[in-house]
Amino acid sequence: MACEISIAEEPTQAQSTYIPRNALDHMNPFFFKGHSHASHQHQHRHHHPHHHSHRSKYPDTHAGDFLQTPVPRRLSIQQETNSGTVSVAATASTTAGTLPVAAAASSAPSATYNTPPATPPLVQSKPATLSDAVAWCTARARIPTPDGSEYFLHIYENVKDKKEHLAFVFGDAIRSKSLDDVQPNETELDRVKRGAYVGRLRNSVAQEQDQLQQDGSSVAYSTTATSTTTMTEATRQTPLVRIHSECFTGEIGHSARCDCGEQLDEAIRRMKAEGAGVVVYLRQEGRGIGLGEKLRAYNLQDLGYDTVMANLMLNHGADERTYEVAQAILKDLGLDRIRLLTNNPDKIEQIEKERDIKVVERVPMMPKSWEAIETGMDMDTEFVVREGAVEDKVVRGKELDKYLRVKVERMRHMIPIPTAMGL
Ligand SMILES: Nc1nc2c(ncn2[C@@H]2O[C@H](COP(=O)(O)OP(=O)(O)OP(=O)(O)O)[C@@H](O)[C@H]2O)c(=O)[nH]1
Repeated sequence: MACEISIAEEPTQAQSTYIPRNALDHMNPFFFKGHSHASHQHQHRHHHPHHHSHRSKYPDTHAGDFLQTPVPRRLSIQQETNSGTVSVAATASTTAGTLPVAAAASSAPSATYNTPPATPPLVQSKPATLSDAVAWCTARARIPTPDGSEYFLHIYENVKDKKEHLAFVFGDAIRSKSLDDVQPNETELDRVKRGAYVGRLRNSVAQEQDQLQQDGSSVAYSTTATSTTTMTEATRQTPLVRIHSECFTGEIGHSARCDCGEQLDEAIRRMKAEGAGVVVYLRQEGRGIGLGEKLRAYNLQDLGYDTVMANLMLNHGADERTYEVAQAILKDLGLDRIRLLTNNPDKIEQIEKERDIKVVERVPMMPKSWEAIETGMDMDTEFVVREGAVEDKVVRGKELDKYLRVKVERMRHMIPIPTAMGL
C-alpha cells in the first residue's frame, strides 16, 4: 500500500532551494551542542541574516537560502490512520532554532510529500583520497542479533561492478581504512552518519527523542568507547574470515539443494564465539551467473544434469566468480593474514593471488548432515542447537548429497564423503 506522509512544517519561499549536504549539519542545532564556537556562529547568523560566511564556503547558494529553509531533521511517526496516511511530527532546524513542528503546525498549513525529505547519499563516487582503491566502504552500522551479540555491517562500492558487496565485521578491533579516512568538507555528524565512529552510539536516543517532543529540547549524539571483544592475541593477528557468495535460494528461500544458508549461519556462529572475524559477502549469486540463470540451471539439474554440466549447458563456466573485490575488502579491513573458512581450494588460490594476503590456515566447513552420518548421530533426536547459534541451520536431503558430491568429485572441494555413503 502506498503510504502518504504528511509533514507539518513552517512554510517558506525557499522550499525547493538546493542545500549542500554539509550545510544541513552546519545549521543543525543538534550538531552544535557542546561546540561553543560553532554554536556562537550559529546564534550570530540568526541576528544577521545577510552575514556572508556561507557564501565563500558554498558559492552557488545565498546566505538567505540557508537561513530561511527549515529542514525537518528528526521525524517520528506519531500515528497511523486507517487510510494509510501517516502523520509525522518533525523537528525543523530553522533560523528560529529547533522547533517541535507540532507546535509550529498550529499556525501553519501542512505540506504533503510523497516521500519524506531525504538527506542526499553521503558518498556517490570514490573519495579522492582513495585514488588507487578497488573497493571502499561507504557506510557501516551496528546490527544487534537476537542472542544479544552484535556485529558491524559494512557496505562497499568498487571499481569492478555496480554491486554493493558487504562485510559483516565481528569485534571492535577490525576497522575499515577507507571508512575511517577523513573526507573533504565533512562534518563530525557526517562521520557519525556513515558509521566512522569508535565505540557505540549512545543507546538512549529513543528515550531522549520522547523528551524532545515534550519540551522541544535538542538531542546530541555521543559515542562511548566500549569494547565487548574477548579476542585472543592469536585471533587478533589471524582472524577468522569467510568469503561467502550470495545464494538467495539457500539463505532466504530455505532451499535444500545446497548448504549455503547453513554455511553462512555457521560462519557467523563461530565469529561470535571467537569475538572477532569477518564474513565478506559477495553479490556473486549462482557462482557468478546470477539468480535467473541459476534457476535455469536448476531445471537442467531436475533433468539429471549435475551443477557443473548445467552451467556449461547454459554457456557459462562451471564457476564464474572473481575475488579481486574480496581481496580489496580484506586489505581495506587491514587483514593480510587470515584463517579462511572454506572447503574450496580455488577460493584460497584466488584470494592469495597477486595481492599480499596469506591464508595461514584453512578452517574446514563440514556439512552438518554429513558430519551426523559420519558420527552416527540421529539428527531428529540428538541434534542440539549449539551455544551462540541463533538457529543452527541444518540442511539435508538427497539433492544436497548430490550437490556436495559434485563439489568433491568435480570441483576439488575438500570435504570427506562419509564412509557410510560409499565412495
Ligand atoms: N550455478 C549454480 N550455483 C549454485 C548452485 N548451488 C549453489 N550455488 C551458488 O554457489 C555459491 C556458493 O558459494 P560459497 O558459499 O562461497 O561456497 P563455495 O565456493 O561452494 O565453497 P565453500 O567456501 O567451501 O563453501 C553461491 O553463489 C550459490 O548461489 C547451483 O546448483 N548452480
